Amino acid sequence: MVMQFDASHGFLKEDIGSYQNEVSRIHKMIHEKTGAGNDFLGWVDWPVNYDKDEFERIVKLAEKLDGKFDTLVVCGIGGSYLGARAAIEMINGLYPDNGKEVIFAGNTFSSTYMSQVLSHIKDKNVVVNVISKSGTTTETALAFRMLREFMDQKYGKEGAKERIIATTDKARGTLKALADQEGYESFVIPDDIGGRYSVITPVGLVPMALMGIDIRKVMEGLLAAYQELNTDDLEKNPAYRYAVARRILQNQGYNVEMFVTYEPQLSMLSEWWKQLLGESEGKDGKGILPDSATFSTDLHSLGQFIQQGSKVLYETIFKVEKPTLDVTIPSDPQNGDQMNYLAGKNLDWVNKMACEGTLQAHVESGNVPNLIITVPDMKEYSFGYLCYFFFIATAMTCYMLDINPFNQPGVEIYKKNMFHLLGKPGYEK
Ligand SMILES: O=P(O)(O)OC[C@H]1O[C@](O)(CO)[C@@H](O)[C@@H]1O
Repeated sequence: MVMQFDASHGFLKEDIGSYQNEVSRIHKMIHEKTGAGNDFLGWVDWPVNYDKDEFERIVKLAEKLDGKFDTLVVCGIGGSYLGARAAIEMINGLYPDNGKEVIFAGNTFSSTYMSQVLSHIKDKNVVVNVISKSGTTTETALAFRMLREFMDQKYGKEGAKERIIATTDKARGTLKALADQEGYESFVIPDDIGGRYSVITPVGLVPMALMGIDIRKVMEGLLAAYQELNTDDLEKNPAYRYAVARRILQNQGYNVEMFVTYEPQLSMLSEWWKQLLGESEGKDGKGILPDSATFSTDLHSLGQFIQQGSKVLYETIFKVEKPTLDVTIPSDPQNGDQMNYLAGKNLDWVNKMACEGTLQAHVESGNVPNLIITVPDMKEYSFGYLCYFFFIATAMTCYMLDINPFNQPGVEIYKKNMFHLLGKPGYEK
């Protein structure tokens, strides 16, 4: 089993195994596609059913553009943004040495941010990947309008055409129409895969491939998870055990889950996880609030609350066995900082000791339940695997609450109010 789940520090008052019948029923429902939102279950068999021709087209495009740009601007929001960023940061690290920078736009209305992006890329060699399933999301559409103008001015219409890639619906939406009209290379977001489940489609794969990530390995990891986690047997399925543990903890009154990582390059993975769980589960007045922290950094800010504050939360530690890089602590003959007791040790060992010490502090003296999910490393295969792990866990945990995991009706309300204030035609009332 590539990923492990450990609930031994979870203070669970119910036995996970006692949920076996319910889990078996829901597992069947997911695979036979009979539950609520069943027209958005395209991700379930995607590891084997994905469009192989399109996949090869992504690989070829990345090969063609390799060395021909130094800055990739990914323009998208929510599920059309977070997964790609999570993958790129997790796999490449935050300061990779590959001569390529990735910048994200279309995920905010901040005028300062957008102005700085446009000025930052002025003298760069730029490629833009615009991503929107609906093709109508305002943040993305506005940023793309500005980026298009920038690209047309910098490279001319013909030149820009070679440098703009659109990922959108196969037939509907204004972005599709625009891409066809301008002749941009386009990739398809399948109808039956919603935004927050779409990182394993061209939505995530195109930016990953452009940033030098081996997307074949991502798909291998995804397939391994599909094979290993395709069982309703709770003893054999760590993703389902995690899903059940969440429900048990909420039954015990814990309404906040803090997703904890010990690597700054995983902070965007936490953001992706937050959308996945939050948008899937938070409806009908139900659900656990997904929150996150990066330790040990946040132990110096949030640590106090977790240790001794009100008992509203449990932690899920996302533990990485092997860091991508390690560094040995040097010896200093002066020892002015009195750090020589750690000389010769690796920094990752210190990180692991911090994790162990914190677990003990939060569990034993803080009485905070801790669940632990372990992943072998932060490479492509593990990323592909963890996507499926969290998708299947999300579907299970939501169906256990009788929630449709695949819609997001609440998000539309702010949009309607904003459209009215912006004077968008059709929203006058
Ligand atoms: O890909 P789109 O259609 O631009 O949507 C982006 C995001 O916006 C949402 O629809 C919420 O508004 C998310 O569910 C989605 O991931």
